Amino acid sequence: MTAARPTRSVLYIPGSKERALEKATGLACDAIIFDLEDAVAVDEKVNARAILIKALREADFGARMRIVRINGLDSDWGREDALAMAAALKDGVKIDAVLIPKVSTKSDLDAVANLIPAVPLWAMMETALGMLNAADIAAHPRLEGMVMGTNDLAKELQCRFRADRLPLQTGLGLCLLAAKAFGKIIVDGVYNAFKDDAGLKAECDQGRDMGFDGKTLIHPAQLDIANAAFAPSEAEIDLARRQIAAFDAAQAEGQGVAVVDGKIVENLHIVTARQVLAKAEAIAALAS
Ligand SMILES: CC(C)(COP(=O)(O)OP(=O)(O)OC[C@H]1O[C@@H](n2cnc3c(N)ncnc32)[C@H](O)[C@@H]1OP(=O)(O)O)[C@@H](O)C(=O)NCCC(=O)NCCSC(=O)C[C@H](O)C(=O)O
Ligand SMILES: [Mg+2]
Repeated sequence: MTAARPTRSVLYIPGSKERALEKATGLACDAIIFDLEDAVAVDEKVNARAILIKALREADFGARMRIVRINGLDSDWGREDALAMAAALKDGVKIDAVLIPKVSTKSDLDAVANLIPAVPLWAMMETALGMLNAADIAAHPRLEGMVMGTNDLAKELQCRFRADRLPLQTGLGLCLLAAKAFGKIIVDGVYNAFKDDAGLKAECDQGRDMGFDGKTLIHPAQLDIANAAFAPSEAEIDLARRQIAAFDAAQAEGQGVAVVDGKIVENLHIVTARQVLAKAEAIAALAS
């Protein structure tokens, strides 16, 4: 639980889809990735950039984090996307982060950082080289968050899609370790079968169990499942409160260890318990 700001549900919206952009102002997502990359057809690329900047300038996206995914600088549109975001920011348009696709080395971040001053950068982690360089990427001073790109990663690995995501576990684990080591946000990849609620729930639960801060999503129907999976449950909140109370009582009696539900509670568990409560409070604040 790295993030003070909840990132349970991170919804991709194609920058070219005006209806979806409009709809997003009322959706229960913690963050939006406004996409100029793979969700936008080649013929729509330039148009999408203009539609998106207009929406970011005019629409009220509330507390939702606004993340813009630009095209790669090695494409025909990436440099113009980056310069357009820099100009929009200078003009007062609110953008919380710029997401760079297919980050393989820290120099991929430097190149965008040089074009767009003073906005946090996020990295799509979706190449084999990116997995191997995850620690270097996570350590970049402008980097705030990582997003797993499990479709591109699977394509590059030539692996099969499996419900347990076994072929992807090495990459997921390397990126998680890197993000946690450097205190960065990390959100899991998308679940493509957007009408399969049970499959999505299982994948969200796996991601939450592993330590991801949230999941990227492609359809509004996926929001509730991700929001529930990445929020502390009532049982977790109750346990955290009881652990803190029991530990405080133990300390008052000069003890360093308490026992709750037959399990020891030490100061390190109290750190986790406080994080659980802080996250629950941050989620409650979003809802109010
Ligand atoms: C998958 C979709 C193409 C389905 O679209 P559609 O057929 O329009 O769905 P619905 O008719 O069920 O839509 C119902 C209403 O919801 C709105 N809608 C749909 N999707 C979104 C969305 N993402 N955000 C906001 N609103 C959305 C529709 O406009 C309908 O509204 P209404 O008119 O009021 O009824 C579509 O969902 C879609 O395009 N999804 C996003 C796809 C995308 O962004 N892909 C790129 C990201 S995935 C990726 O690249 C990950 C990574 O890089 C990797 O490598 O893994
Ligand atoms: Mg991708």
